[in-house]
Amino acid sequence: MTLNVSADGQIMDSLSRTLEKLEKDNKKKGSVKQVLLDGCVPFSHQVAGHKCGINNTGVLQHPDGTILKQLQPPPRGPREMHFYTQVYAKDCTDTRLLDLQQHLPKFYGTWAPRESPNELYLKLEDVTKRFSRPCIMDVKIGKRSYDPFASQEKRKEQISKYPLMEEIGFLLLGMRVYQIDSDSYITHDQFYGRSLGKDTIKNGLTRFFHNGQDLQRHAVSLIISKIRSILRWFESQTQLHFYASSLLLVYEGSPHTFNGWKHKRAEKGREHQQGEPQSNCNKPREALSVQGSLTHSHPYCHERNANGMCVGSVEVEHEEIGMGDKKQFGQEAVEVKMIDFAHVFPSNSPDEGYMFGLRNLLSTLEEILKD
Ligand SMILES: Nc1ncnc2c1ncn2[C@@H]1O[C@H](COP(=O)(O)OP(=O)(O)OP(=O)(O)O)[C@@H](O)[C@H]1O
Ligand SMILES: O=P(O)(O)O[C@@H]1[C@H](O)[C@H](O)[C@@H](OP(=O)(O)O)[C@H](OP(=O)(O)O)[C@H]1O
Repeated sequence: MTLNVSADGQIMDSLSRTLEKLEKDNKKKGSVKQVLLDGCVPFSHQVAGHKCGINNTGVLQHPDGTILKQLQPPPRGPREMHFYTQVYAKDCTDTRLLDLQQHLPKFYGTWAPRESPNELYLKLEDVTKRFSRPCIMDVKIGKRSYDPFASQEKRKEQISKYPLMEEIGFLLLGMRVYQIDSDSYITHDQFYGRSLGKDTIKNGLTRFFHNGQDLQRHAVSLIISKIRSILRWFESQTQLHFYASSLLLVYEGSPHTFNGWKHKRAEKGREHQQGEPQSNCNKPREALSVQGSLTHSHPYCHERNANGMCVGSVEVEHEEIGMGDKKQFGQEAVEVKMIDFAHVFPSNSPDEGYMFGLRNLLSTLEEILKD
């Protein structure tokens, strides 16, 4: 269990006793989950990137269902925060940026633990949330995974990780795929992605769409159409360049649901057996009872500390995601969002590197459909 030390010893004592009790209760139930401050837990659907560890926080899940990405050290963290703030600015009139919002997770401002207000996180929509058995893949896009200001050392390091980036234009950083027969997930990390060359990249991508029985062709074609829409946005803009940024691809792995929302309703109240893959609801019930119920109304920070930083729970728009009557049938079975914006820079030319990656990814996916 991770606890941040606070000046207020009394609150921390009482919090730490509560957390100890939660941990004991969890152990009794046989499902031990790391509960962090404010009821946050490590996000169980993270497939790549900095993970929870001794020096890293990794991505967290807030009890209200959003995710928290800790701000990376400058200049990367502030750059990512600036990017989200710019795209989601309330008074934004730039139609290109407004158009971009549909391709990004929703941004709910910054967040900081009550007990540690200087630790800053980006509070984001969990793109996997509405899915019952989310199959998830993180694909780094672009010819280069370092930015124009990177040192020689950084360039060398990034190139050596995947020398084919320049030629292929994308890299599979991680994936997890639901397997019907075993009712479990198989995972592949970035080392699998790095092992793929020009002749094998298609097979690597195909794995993401295979549930052990069939190739999920429907998911491939829906994902293609979402990526095409992102490509159209890039073709229409010259103001931003993205380096070392990713696409997060998600589709529904459960064969028993037409859309995750309905399925989750049906599953409400059902406890998960040990060893069973979690449906996408890793909120610790106990933590929720400590945190109390959360308010939902507006996607921006409402509680700020003296430095103007957002603290405590941020109010979040609560919407019924994926309702069939609001979206075209089938579209909600997949999601494609751009993530990881630590290296986004202003520009005055098309982002050829990113578009090269998107086009190659699209043509590889189209090849899969032809087979
Ligand atoms: N909005 C989101 N919804 C769901 N999952 C997300 C979201 N954002 C990030 N993730 C998960 O967290 C992982 C890491 O995210 P991200 O790439 O932003 O982190 P990072 O630590 O900056 O990565 P890197 O080390 O590659 O720079 C992703 O692979 C994905 O699994
Ligand atoms: O994939 P790996 O092997 O874990 O390596 C990380 C990956 O290349 C990230 O893209 C990079 O962050 P940036 O793209 O922001 O540079 C990070 O740099 P870091 O170690 O400096 O955080 C690397 O550690």
